[in-house]
Amino acid sequence: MNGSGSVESFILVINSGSSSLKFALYHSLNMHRQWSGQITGIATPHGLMELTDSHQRVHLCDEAIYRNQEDAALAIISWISNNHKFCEIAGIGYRIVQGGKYHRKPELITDALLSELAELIYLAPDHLPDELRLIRKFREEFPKTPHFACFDTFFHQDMPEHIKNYPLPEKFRNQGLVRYGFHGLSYEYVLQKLDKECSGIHQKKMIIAHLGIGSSMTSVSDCKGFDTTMGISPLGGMMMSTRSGDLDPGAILFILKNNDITVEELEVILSRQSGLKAISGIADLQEIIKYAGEDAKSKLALDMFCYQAVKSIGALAAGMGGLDMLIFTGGIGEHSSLIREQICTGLAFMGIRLDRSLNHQSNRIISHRDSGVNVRIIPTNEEWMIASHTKNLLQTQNLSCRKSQKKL
Ligand SMILES: Nc1ncnc2c1ncn2[C@@H]1O[C@H](COP(=O)(O)OP(=O)(O)O)[C@@H](O)[C@H]1O
Ligand SMILES: CC(=O)OP(=O)(O)O
Ligand SMILES: [Mg+2]
Repeated sequence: MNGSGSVESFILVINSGSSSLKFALYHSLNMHRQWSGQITGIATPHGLMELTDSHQRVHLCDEAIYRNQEDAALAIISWISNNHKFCEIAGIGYRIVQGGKYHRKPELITDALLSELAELIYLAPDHLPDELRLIRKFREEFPKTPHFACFDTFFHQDMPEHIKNYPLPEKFRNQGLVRYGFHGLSYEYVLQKLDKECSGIHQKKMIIAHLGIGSSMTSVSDCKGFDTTMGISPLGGMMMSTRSGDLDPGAILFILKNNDITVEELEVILSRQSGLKAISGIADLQEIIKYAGEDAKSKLALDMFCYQAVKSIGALAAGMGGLDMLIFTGGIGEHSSLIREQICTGLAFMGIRLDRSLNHQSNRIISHRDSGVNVRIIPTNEEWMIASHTKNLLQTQNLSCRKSQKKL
């Protein structure tokens, strides 16, 4: 309850990524973030729940064992019921990585939607199973609250036909084998933020590099997603912590022909045993950077990651016919000056020049004043974007309720 005695109303956001479970509580009226938190180390002996208040003060940093996502969900539910007993949860919004051909726009979660998403698990096996488990758990606990799905693919829905399609027989395209693109909630947030800090973004050709455990890049023209590095699944594009990224299709055939493995085993190899981990033995880029001075494998992994980033930016810029602005986001993009420097050094031929000191300080703008391309850092906030979609859907739902009441 607030000071005036009325019940406070919140939007709860659940963002389940490949490596963590992030959550946040936003006031439904003014969209202020009251709490944010994350649970990491799920299914390891080193589970950790962290909670931060609206003033960025850390309130909780509790070690515990979370056997699975359900355990993590229960911890969030118990924290809400202990600390927000007298509050209303007006709606719950979830990040859903892949909704296939028919689900891109944010929408109300129904039993039918959950069944359809369960059929798409093979397209995002590292994300969808946990996302679905979490939704089921929260629906059980909050049966009267509307729950909403916010898809990572929505942002990319306007990709032009010549970019969206794979050169494969029509039969497969009709089955939904097209390029979807991911990290869309992050890109949408970054663009909204950029619009507030910079004028005329509609005229700018931009690339946003979301570099984290999962990494992708997108080119943006006229404020719309034009092209992106990931395709039908979050396995594609650049190499990542444990994902291979794009491969010659011959490489997949090679593995299958030379090894007695099932498709499921191949899936695990491509998603959990490849990328940086396959090259250096370490999945975490921050760790790799520590060892790169003396360990050749770590140095190789680092160089491969940066080379692929340079190549992706070059290709995306060529596809768009130029580049005015490059934006770094995601855990690596926001925090690693070394990675940003190595990538931008490789792009000097395009007129990109960093200001070393601004880059070192992780300033908002990090390009040199003589740079041909403006280079920025914008910390992403997928949770805010999910809350914003949830609020919009709650409003339209209320409107349609009122309309149908009127009819009666
Ligand atoms: N200072 C840093 N230098 C290099 N990598 C960093 C740094 N800080 C965070 N990272 C990396 O960011 C990644 C996490 O990114 P994040 O976007 O938060 O993850 P997720 O993809 O799970 O949302 C980890 O690989 C971590 O090592
Ligand atoms: C789409 C994707 O790769 O997501 P994440 O970064 O959460 O793994
Ligand atoms: Mg992420």
